[in-house]
Amino acid sequence: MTDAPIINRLALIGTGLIGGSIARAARASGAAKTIVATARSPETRKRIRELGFANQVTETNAEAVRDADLVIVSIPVGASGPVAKEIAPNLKPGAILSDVGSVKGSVVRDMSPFVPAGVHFIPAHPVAGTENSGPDAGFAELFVNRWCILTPVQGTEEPAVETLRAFWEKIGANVQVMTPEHHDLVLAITSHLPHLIAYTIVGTANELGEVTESEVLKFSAGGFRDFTRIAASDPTMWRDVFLHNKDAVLEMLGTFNEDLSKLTRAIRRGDGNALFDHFARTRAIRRGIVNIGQDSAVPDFGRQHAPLPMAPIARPYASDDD
Ligand SMILES: NC(=O)C1=CN([C@@H]2O[C@H](COP(=O)(O)OP(=O)(O)OC[C@H]3O[C@@H](n4cnc5c(N)ncnc54)[C@H](O)[C@@H]3O)[C@@H](O)[C@H]2O)C=CC1
Ligand SMILES: O=C(O)C(=O)Cc1ccc(O)cc1
Repeated sequence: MTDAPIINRLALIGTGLIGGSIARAARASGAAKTIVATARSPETRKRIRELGFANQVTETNAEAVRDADLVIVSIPVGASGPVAKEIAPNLKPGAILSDVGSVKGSVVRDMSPFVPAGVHFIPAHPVAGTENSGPDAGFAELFVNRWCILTPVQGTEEPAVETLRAFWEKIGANVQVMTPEHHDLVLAITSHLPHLIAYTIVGTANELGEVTESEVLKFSAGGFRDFTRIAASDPTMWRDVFLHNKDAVLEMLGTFNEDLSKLTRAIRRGDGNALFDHFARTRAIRRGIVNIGQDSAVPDFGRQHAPLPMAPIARPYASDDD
């Protein structure tokens, strides 16, 4: 393997948790020779300069992408279309335009119309993150041994896909290619629904009069603590995820509600066998005993690609039972 940078000039639009982590990782690994970051507020630009992970910090998105070989848009998915429109005139022919959004169908729909001919548009999603936001939250190791899913649009030139793959691999990720539709179904159950459940349960606990704040904290060493971490995730980002992956999330939510009803009925009827069987099966899934790809509990979605390993939602911190 050569140590030459994969990318000569990397432009990062949005330098929060993910953009800031890409910058740090690209710098630490030598994946990019020059890193240009953009931030709208003077405070954030100042902070990025202090953190020192970019060679250049620009005020506008359009300015940042000039001459860039790879542009990675790392902003809430709802802002993808307007940002694509803003940067399109300055994109260099032959450049790769990518993103990191947690939803892919809407990003393809919203950005594609603005992508100039000669620019390779390859949406991506690193399945790695935390509940924290902003440039201070990023770290270089975030993507190590995590999946990065690429969802190239039809007709994308293979060498461009391979360059983007090489970039993500250089910063530690494992890369898999799939369609945007398949991505959105898989992530609806593995990431979006778990976040929705966390947001719900923490809100419900808080609303219960008897559960004071101190008791929530005091007794949160159990599963609840993991929920509170996830429920602390960025509201703007997650609002956009649910608005933009509406169909897949609603489909998964329908199945989830049916399964929850079955467990509710088992509790009401005192059906210990049903509860035990269910819990035994989920424990086996966790321990990797069940071949998840053939387990009917895990939707297959008429898979066109190799399955993603069904890791629990990416967690950078070990939980109590790990
Ligand atoms: N947080 C996570 O764990 C993960 C997030 N993602 C995706 O990554 C993207 C970014 O998320 P984070 O880095 O966590 O968010 P963040 O909130 O840490 O950073 C987002 C940055 O984008 C900037 N921004 C917003 N609109 C902009 C615009 N129009 N032009 C320029 N900058 C703009 C914000 O000022 C902020 O600095 C989202 O699409 C999210 O779905 C993907 C994987 C994991
Ligand atoms: O913090 C966690 O547990 C996460 O699940 C992070 C995360 C959030 C959004 C993604 O699209 C991918 C990973």
